[in-house]
Amino acid sequence: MRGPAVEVANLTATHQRHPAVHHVTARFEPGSLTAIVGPNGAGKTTLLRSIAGLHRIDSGRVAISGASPRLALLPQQSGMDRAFPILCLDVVMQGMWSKLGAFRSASAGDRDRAQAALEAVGLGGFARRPVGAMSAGQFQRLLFARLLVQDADLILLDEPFNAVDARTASDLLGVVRRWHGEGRTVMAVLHDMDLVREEFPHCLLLARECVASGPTAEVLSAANRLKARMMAEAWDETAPACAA
Ligand SMILES: Nc1ncnc2c1ncn2[C@@H]1O[C@H](COP(=O)(O)OP(=O)(O)OP(=O)(O)O)[C@@H](O)[C@H]1O
Repeated sequence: MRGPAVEVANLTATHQRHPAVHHVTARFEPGSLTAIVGPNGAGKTTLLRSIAGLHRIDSGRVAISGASPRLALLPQQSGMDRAFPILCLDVVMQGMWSKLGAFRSASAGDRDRAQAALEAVGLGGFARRPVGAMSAGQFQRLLFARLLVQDADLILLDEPFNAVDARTASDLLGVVRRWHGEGRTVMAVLHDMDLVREEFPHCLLLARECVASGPTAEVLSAANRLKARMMAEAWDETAPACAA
């Protein structure tokens, strides 16, 4: 497998007409593993959702190479409803909807695949457990199991290791490494700079605008990080979107 290249060209995306991502240009190579970093409010989630086609682009464009690349997004946990009464196995099976379509019901093989994904993230005994009865870390493992069955070429992760303990983070990082080894294109929004330096070969540093992108060690220089912080602090939250 070789994941797609992703090209972001002069992208501006707004919330209530105020720019959250401002004239960002970046390229993500096929099969690359990239961390998207920057201060709070730097536009990281908005960029990820724009790439996923879930946030309207005001100007510029996102181009994903390949005929019909499969894309999967792990949203931030804080934005998810866990009160919905659904069993863990059924959450994993949601990841198969594009293969099953609206009319085919799941086969025994599909259920076996979902069960195998649960086992791969250490939740082998959780198939019949309601999601409301899971801890935050277990729920994150469950969302990774759903990503596994999605079998996507392009995987977008929004703070995948947030609110999980070291053991869970390490297990889930193993899944990310596996995706990278399989040649999928992976991007992850992260705040842990040590983790980024150790595990992510490429990095995009955002402060609404692109501060730097490329090899992680170069991008995370002290000068670039200071620049990102100053740009974020100087940003006018009420600035209107400029003419494209
Ligand atoms: N639903 C929304 N409505 C209005 N403004 C929003 C909304 N979501 C985000 N914003 C604003 O857009 C800007 C960028 O937000 P975004 O969530 O993309 O940043 P982030 O870098 O992911 O932040 P964090 O690190 O805090 O998660 C912020 O100023 C934020 O307040």
